[in-house]
Amino acid sequence: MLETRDLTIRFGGHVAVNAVSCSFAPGTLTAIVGPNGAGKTTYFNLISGQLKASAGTVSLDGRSLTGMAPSARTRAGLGRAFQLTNLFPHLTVLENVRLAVQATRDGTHRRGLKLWSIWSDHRDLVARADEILTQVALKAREHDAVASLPHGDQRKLEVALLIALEPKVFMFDEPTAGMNAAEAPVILDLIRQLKQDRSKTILLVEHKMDVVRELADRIIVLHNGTLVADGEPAEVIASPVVQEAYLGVSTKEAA
Ligand SMILES: Nc1ncnc2c1ncn2[C@@H]1O[C@H](COP(=O)(O)OP(=O)(O)OP(=O)(O)O)[C@@H](O)[C@H]1O
Repeated sequence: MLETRDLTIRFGGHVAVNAVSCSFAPGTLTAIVGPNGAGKTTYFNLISGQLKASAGTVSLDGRSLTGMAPSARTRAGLGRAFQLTNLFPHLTVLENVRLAVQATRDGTHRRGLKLWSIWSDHRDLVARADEILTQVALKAREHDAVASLPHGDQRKLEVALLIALEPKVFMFDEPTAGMNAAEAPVILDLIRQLKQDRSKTILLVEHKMDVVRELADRIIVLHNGTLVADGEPAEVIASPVVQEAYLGVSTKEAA
């Protein structure tokens, strides 16, 4: 269970996230919605550790993550899909995914300097990387340099890297932003697949209400940094606070 308690951040006099307390259970996809500037990305940044909270706590399975660096939170099981800034752009797609698989297994699978075990580890890593590339429909691109990938394939690779890390929690911030009509369904399919694994917790920041309606088991609404609604999608979407605070500003997307 991922939990935030009174999570708060102030920028100068502005409270961007205001005492948000919420729990996210395994087997649940929660969509976080709200108008532009509501604090959704900032809330994500506080959970993943990109921003330091002014007050409040974050914990995963009872273990406090508050104060931990983002990398330590990743090791603890928080996985966030990021733009490809932390990739090796001149290595191939396969090599990048293999390195992510290796990073996850290092420490648990280290078996000393035995040539056979190094070789068989390498074979296992490549096999797992291969499996993930098939899952995200990137197998055809495995030998391409990451820097040469079109935008949609880069976003798929982000998901591939996330899967390689085997997190307990998957965090997606507008995963289909900037994608064309052919690319977006691939990412949404991947999220649907991840949902099948009932041990995973999925958080999704998403503006497109049709996507939210289809994927979310639960919706929470942020408005001016405050949690203003939380519940079943149909109920939350129909609530006056959402109609007014959110759908009112993006009726086109909600239609
Ligand atoms: N580093 C920062 N310094 C100062 N203010 C910030 C910073 N990051 C975010 N903010 C402010 O915090 C508020 C919340 O921003 P945030 O990006 O989290 O909103 P959002 O709900 O994700 O919006 P959008 O839907 O447009 O992505 C905004 O008023 C924003 O200007």
